[in-house]
Amino acid sequence: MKNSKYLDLLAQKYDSEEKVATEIINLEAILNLPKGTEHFVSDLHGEYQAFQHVLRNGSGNVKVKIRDLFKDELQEDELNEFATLVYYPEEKLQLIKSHFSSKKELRDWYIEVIERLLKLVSYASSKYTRSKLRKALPKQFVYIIEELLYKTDEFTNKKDYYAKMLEQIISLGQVDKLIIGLAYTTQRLTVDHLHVVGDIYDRGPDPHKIMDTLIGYHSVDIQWGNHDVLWLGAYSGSKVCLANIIRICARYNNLDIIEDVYGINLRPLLNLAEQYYDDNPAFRPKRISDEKLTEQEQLQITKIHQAISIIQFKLESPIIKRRSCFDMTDRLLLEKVDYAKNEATIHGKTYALQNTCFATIDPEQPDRLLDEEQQVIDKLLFSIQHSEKLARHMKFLMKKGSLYLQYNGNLLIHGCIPLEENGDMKKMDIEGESYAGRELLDVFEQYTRYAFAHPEETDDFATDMVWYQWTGENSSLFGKREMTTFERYFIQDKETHKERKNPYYHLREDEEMCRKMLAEFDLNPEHGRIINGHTPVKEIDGEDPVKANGKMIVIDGGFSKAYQSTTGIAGYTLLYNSYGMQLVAHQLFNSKEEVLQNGTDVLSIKRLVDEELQRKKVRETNIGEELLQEISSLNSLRKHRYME
Ligand SMILES: O=P(O)(O)OC[C@H]1O[C@](O)(COP(=O)(O)O)[C@@H](O)[C@@H]1O
Ligand SMILES: [Mn+2]
Repeated sequence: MKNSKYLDLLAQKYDSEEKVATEIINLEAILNLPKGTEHFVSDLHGEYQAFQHVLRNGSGNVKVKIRDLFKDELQEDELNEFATLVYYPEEKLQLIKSHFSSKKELRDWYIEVIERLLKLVSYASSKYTRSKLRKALPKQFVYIIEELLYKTDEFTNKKDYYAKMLEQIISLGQVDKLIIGLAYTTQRLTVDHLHVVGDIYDRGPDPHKIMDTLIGYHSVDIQWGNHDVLWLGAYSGSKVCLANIIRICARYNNLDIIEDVYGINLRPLLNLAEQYYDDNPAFRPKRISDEKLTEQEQLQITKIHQAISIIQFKLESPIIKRRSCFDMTDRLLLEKVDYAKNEATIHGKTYALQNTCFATIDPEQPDRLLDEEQQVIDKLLFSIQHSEKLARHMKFLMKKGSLYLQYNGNLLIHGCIPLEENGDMKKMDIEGESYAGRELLDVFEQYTRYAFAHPEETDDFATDMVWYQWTGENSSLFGKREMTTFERYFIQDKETHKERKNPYYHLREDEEMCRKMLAEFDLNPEHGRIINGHTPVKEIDGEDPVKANGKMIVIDGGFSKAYQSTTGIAGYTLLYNSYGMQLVAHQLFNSKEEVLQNGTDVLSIKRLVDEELQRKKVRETNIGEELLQEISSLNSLRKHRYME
C-alpha cells in the first residue's frame, strides 16, 4: 500500500470516490492523446530578432497549419499576409488597417479574419485537451472565445447571438486585442515545449531580451552552453569569468549589455584603459552590427578591450597554479614571454609577438595585478553581483537549466562527452577521485550549483571549476585542448590559433559510439538520439547535421551573425511531434521589418529525420510517465479509502 500520509494529502483534494474516478478517467484519456510538439534551438548568441522569428513561426509550423486549412480559399500572397499577422499581430494589424478606406471594409475584414483565426486555433488545439487550450487563451477573452469556438449551430437558433457577439466586440473597441490574443494562442499551441540547447549569451547584441522571452515562455528547459556558464561563473564570483564576459562584449562591440542593460558602471575600467593603452589593431571591436561607431568610440572600446584582456590573462595564472588537476600549466603564457625581445615560447617553439600591450606587466611577476587593476575587477564584481536584472536572468538559467538533459528518450547536450581517441570516456581526477562520462558531467554540474549558491566565495575550488568548464581540456562544454585567445591576439602564425577538438567530434560520426554514449546516460540506444549544439555545421562545405545514421543531430547552424559566413545558413532548429522529427534549415533572416512589409517568410527547408511508425502518444513521453504514477496513486486511494 502507498504511503498513508501521502494518501491523506491526496484525499484532501479528491474527497469522494467520484472525484477520484473522474481524475483517473481524465488522465487515462490524456495518455492517449498524441505527444505535444517539441521545438529545439541552440547557439542563439544574443540574436533576439532571429530567435523571435523562429519562435513565432514555430520553425515553419504555423505556416504549415495555415496552408492545410486555407490553401483552397487563399492565394499565396494572402496566405503569407495572414501568416505574418499571426507572427507579428500588433505591427501587422497597424499596417493592414492603414490600407482600408471605409469603416465597412474594415469591419468585413475583421469578421473574416476572426473567423479564420478561430478555425486556426481550433485546428492547432485539436490534439490537446480543452483545459490546455483554455490556459493558452488570452485571459480576458476566454469566455467569448470558447463560445465562438464551440458554437454548434445545427438548428441556427443562435445565428443572431454569434453575429451580435462579433459586432459588439468590434463596436466596443476590443477587436484588435482579440486578434492579437488569438494570434499568440496559435503560436503557443503550435509548440508545446521548447528546448534551448545552450549558448544564449555572447557575440550578439540582445541576450537579455532572449532571457526575458524565455522567462515568459509557457514551457522551456535549457542546456547550458559554455558561454552561459561563463556568465553564471561571473555572477557566482569568478573574477576571471567576469573578465572574459567583458572582454567578449568589448570584442563584439556589445558593452551596452554590461553598462545599460545590467547597469554595471564601466567608468573605473575606462579610466584604467585610458591611462595605459592606446590604439591597437588586434583589439579593435568586430563590427557586425549595423551601428556605426565614431573614431572616438572605437578607440575607447579598443583600450577597454586591452585593459580587460590583460586582467583576464593575469587572473588565469594563480588558478592554474593552485589547481594542478586542471593540468593547464601550458597556459601560463605570461610567463612564457620574453618581455625584452617581445617573443614567446609556446610548446617549444619561439614566436615573435605583435600588437602587444604589456604596459601593466612586471616581467618579474607577470601575473601580479596593479592595485588599480585589482580595484577595477573588485568593483566590477561587486556591481555584477548586485545587478537585479542579472540576478533574475541567472536565477532563471539555474532553475531551468542543467548541463545535460534526458528528455523523451533523447540526450540533449550543448558541447560533448569528453572521449579518448579509442572511444573510452575520458577520465579526470578531481580532488582525489577519478570521474568520466556521465559521472564527470554530474560533478561539473554540482560544482556549478555550489558556486552559484555561494557567490561570496570567489577563489574556492567550485568557482574555479566553473571557469575550468569554459576553457579546460576535459570540459564537456569546451571540448577542445586549449583556448588560444592569447595567440590570436599576439601571434601571427595561424597554426598557433588552432584549437584541437576532443576526439568526440569525429567519433560522434559513428553510430556504435553514439549508442554507447546514450547507454552511458541510461537511454535506450535503439530509439534515443543525441541532440548537440556548439560547433557550427558548415553546410557551405557539405557538412551534414544528421550524423551516425540519425543517432546524432547537430543543430548549431549559425544564428550568430559572426559565424554565418562559415555555415552558409542562419541556423537549424528541430521539431519533434507525434509523427517524428524534422530538421529545419533557416535562410538568412534580415529583419522583422522586411517580413512585415513583404510578407515574405524566411525560407525554411524542412528535412525529415525520422518518421514514427505509429503516432507517438503522451503515454510514451516523460510527462506520460508522471501521469502514470499519478494514476497509480489515485488507484491506491480509490482502493484503500473508498472501496474498503
Ligand atoms: O570567435 P571568437 O570571438 O574569437 O571566439 C573564439 C572562441 O570562442 C570559442 O569558439 C567558444 O565559443 P563557441 O562555444 O561559440 O564555439 C572558443 O573555442 C574560441 O576560442
Ligand atoms: Mn558553445
